Formats: sequence, structure tokens, C-alpha cells
Amino acid sequence: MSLQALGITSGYHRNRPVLENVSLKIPPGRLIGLTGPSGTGKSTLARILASLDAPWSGEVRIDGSPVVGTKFSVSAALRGTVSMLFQSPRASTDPRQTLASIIGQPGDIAGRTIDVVALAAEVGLTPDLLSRRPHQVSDGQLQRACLARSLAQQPKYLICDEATAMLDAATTAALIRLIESRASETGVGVLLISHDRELLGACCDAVHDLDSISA
Ligand SMILES: Nc1ncnc2c1ncn2[C@@H]1O[C@H](COP(=O)(O)OP(=O)(O)OP(=O)(O)O)[C@@H](O)[C@H]1O
Repeated sequence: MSLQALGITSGYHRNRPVLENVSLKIPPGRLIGLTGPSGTGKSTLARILASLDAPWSGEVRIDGSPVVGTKFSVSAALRGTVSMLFQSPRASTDPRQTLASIIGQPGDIAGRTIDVVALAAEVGLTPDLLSRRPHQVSDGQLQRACLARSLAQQPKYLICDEATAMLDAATTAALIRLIESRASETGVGVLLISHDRELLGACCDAVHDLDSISA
């Protein structure tokens, strides 16, 4: 059981790979850190692990099953098992939606009822914020809503791509604590991508440099 990248090679321009033969394993219930210099391909790998993009070669496996296709073409059994939290909550939310509808989105897609108020409370959002739209809340509050949306998806694996880079130290610590407790309580496996090696060292079970996982 794990989310695995196996020998991933990928890039954006033919003959100029960004990732070469990269392998990484995220076991359930663990926090795995990924760091490395800017522009070396961490986000590229994250998008491939989340089935948002397909690699040129190599394979992603979710609990042993190879992923075929991307986004909505991924098989129903595997779709939604990996959730991604991005750096910018504003770029990943619809400015017309309220926080309640943002958090409840995975339920609408899956035809499942979600206790939005309870999830909001879990990530530290009070009920009065739920009727607000993104421009009426802070970056930290909106990122909490994005985390609640990810959790509402009930993913087996969560990828946080610089998800706390825009937040202050206190909000970062609160979100990381939440992710840690979710990992230990529900067994969600987490990949934390960050330039902050100190942060990764403090909360992760293992930290990899992108260079060290390229063969
Ligand atoms: N959509 C794209 N089209 C073309 N090139 C891209 C695209 N996305 C990323 N790149 C390039 O691929 C390389 C890797 O980018 P990526 O964002 O994966 O790196 P990163 O390690 O996450 O960087 P950072 O730490 O700055 O977020 C960079 O040279 C970048 O310019």
C-alpha cells in the first residue's frame, strides 16, 4: 500500500526532460517531505502523482494499481484517491463561490452529503465565514477552506505543493498540525513539498531532495 512514482521521466519540451527517472514512495499515514532548488521539477512531479498530467515514461501506482490516463479519464476506482493542495488558494478557488460551497464541492461531485460546518470547524473556520466569498477572507482562511475541501474528498493521499508558502508562521504551524493529526487518525499519506527544510525536518517521517530520488 502506497502512492508510488516509479522511474518517472517528464517535461514540457521534447528532448528536454525536467524529471529523469524519478522514484518516490508515500506510505499511508506518513508525512514525506520533498525539497530541492527552484525549477527542478517538484511541482511537475506533484501534478503527475495527482494524475493531473501524464509522464513521458514511468508509472504512478496507487496501492499497487497503475494509473492510466489523467483527471476525469482515470478509472473510477482510483479517481479522487489523491488530492492536491496548491500554493495559491486564490488561484485554486472560484471567486464566485462561498467558502461553504468550496468545501462542499467534493460532495457535489461524488453525490455524497458532507458536513461542511464540522469540516470547517476541524480546520479552524468559524461558521460566520462560510457564507463569505474568497475576496472576503484572508489567504490563511482561504487555504484552510482549501484543506477542508481536500479532506472532504476523503483522499487516501494528500499532496501539499508549497501549500503554506504564503502563510504566516502561526497559520503554517496550525495547518501542519492538522495534516499531521489527519495522517495519524485516518491513515492518509502526505507528500509535503517545501523549500523550508526546517519545517519538513520538524514534521516529516522522511525528507527527500529531488536530486536524491532521480536515478
Ligand atoms: N506548463 C509549463 N510549460 C513549460 N514549462 C514549464 C511548465 N511548468 C513548469 N515548467 C518548467 O519546468 C521546470 C520545472 O518546474 P516546476 O514548477 O516543476 O519546478 P519546482 O521545483 O516546483 O519549482 P519551484 O520550487 O520554483 O516551485 C521549470 O524550468 C519550469 O520553468
